[in-house]
Amino acid sequence: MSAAALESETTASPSGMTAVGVETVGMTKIFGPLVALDDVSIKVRPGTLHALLGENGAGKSTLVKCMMGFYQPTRGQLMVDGHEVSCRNPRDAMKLKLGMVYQHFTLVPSLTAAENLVVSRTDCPAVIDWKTETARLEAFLETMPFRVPLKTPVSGLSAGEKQKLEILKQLYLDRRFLILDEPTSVLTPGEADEILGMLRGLTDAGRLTILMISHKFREVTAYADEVSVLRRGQYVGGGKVGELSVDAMARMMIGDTKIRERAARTPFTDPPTVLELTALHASDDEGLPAIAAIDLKVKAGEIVGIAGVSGNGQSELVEVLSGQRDLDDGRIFVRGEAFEPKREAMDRFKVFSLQEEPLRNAAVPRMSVAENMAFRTFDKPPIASAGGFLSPKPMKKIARELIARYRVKTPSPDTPIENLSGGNVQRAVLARELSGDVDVLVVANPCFGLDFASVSEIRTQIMEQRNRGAAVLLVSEDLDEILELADRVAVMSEGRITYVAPIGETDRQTIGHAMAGGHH
Ligand SMILES: Nc1ncnc2c1ncn2[C@@H]1O[C@H](COP(=O)(O)OP(=O)(O)OP(=O)(O)O)[C@@H](O)[C@H]1O
Repeated sequence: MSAAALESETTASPSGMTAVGVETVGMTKIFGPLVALDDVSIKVRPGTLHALLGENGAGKSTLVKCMMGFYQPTRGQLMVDGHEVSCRNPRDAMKLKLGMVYQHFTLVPSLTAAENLVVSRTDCPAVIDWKTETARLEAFLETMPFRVPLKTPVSGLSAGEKQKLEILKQLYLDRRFLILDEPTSVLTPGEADEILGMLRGLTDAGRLTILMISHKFREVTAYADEVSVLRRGQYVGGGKVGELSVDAMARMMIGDTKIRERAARTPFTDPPTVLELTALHASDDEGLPAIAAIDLKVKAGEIVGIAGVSGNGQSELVEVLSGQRDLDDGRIFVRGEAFEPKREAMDRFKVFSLQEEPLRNAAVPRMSVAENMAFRTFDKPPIASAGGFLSPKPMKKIARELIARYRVKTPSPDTPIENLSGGNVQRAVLARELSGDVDVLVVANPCFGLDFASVSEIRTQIMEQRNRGAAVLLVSEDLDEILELADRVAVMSEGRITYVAPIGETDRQTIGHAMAGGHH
């Protein structure tokens, strides 16, 4: 059936149920030698919240991209409300009332919420009559279970408000089936519960169907009706959430892969200070103060967790320490010696850092996995040959070892790193940064977007570096991660460190209070 014919049929649904049901039948996608999706059939019933689970690289994004017309499946069909449809591009998906909310926000920061909604319409007039449009928007919001401030520029909204606006936008565009890619990854636990509760309200009311990619079992068990699990491109099981234990879902995801025991924390007596930050000041991209008067010491064998609501100077601090942002004032010392974060000094002082969004910030997308893994070492033997050229054989040998040790899923070391799934890019870059002899390790949200087995593996690796005596600065928006790994916590608020405490002498409420600006 054509998208247009089905469009009129779904709008005319007489039952009051406006949600759309979607099914994939034998969906298969082959990239060169790799079968990324192998004969996957899943059924998302109208008016349900359906979770899609799977390890990094299992094929979740490939499946939803095939459903949304971003990819043409090699084989297989898409069914909408029981009819076979052809969805050749995102525009077809739109006509079928299928929409998608991405992990990273797609709103225009300088426009207000209202402007973002209106300009997102395909029938947006060239000259906008704001009076009429605002009245229409208000009427639309009346029918919604939640609101966002319409007149504030999006840059001034919190992460939770932005996520709500992304969802509102889809509903405003009359989407009846929404794919959400890890919708709560940038939200606080409170915001996550609020948004999932509200989505569940919309599905229960029959207004919307949701397919949600998630790595969080807690959210799946609390909010999803049904679940489908993918492993290595295949459908391996699923069913009603109420009839499946977390253990059963985890086993479906990883098969018989063994998860390593978490490393225990080695105690140190009177360790020396390794990293010292004194009165650091730096500005953001607009030249406004981003971090101010940061004083902090990190000892050998210590993990200091930097907690805070995102946007309080954490990313600028990591950029400063990685040599990607200039200091306006202040000094950094490593083992008592002045340290300037340039490549040569980072090598000499054994300082390693991992920023967020590694594909953008820490990798060259078109270069191979092996080349990307060799970045830190390409000018040293055995990779550098006598003539100064990269020597492919040792480079690939080292890459193969790292790929095996860090379980990076890639068809080969020669695959461009941009073809890997998000979680596997993260692992490849971490493998590079963690494989050296590390004195100082700076990591920002290292487990963002990783499946539970990888989270466990990466946290173990970070703990092992600490136990070997590295000073670790762990910037994380995930308070559970900080509570699990850190020896001390420091809270950043408005560019300053406003609260510091040993982890055993504080708790979630106190840290949360400081994150909200309670300690000065
Ligand atoms: N454009 C592409 N070209 C080649 N291979 C690709 C491409 N896109 C994805 N793949 C491969 O397909 C497989 C499935 O990747 P996909 O992104 O669907 O996984 P995922 O389950 O969404 O993982 P994650 O949780 O890490 O996002 C991976 O092995 C990936 O490397």
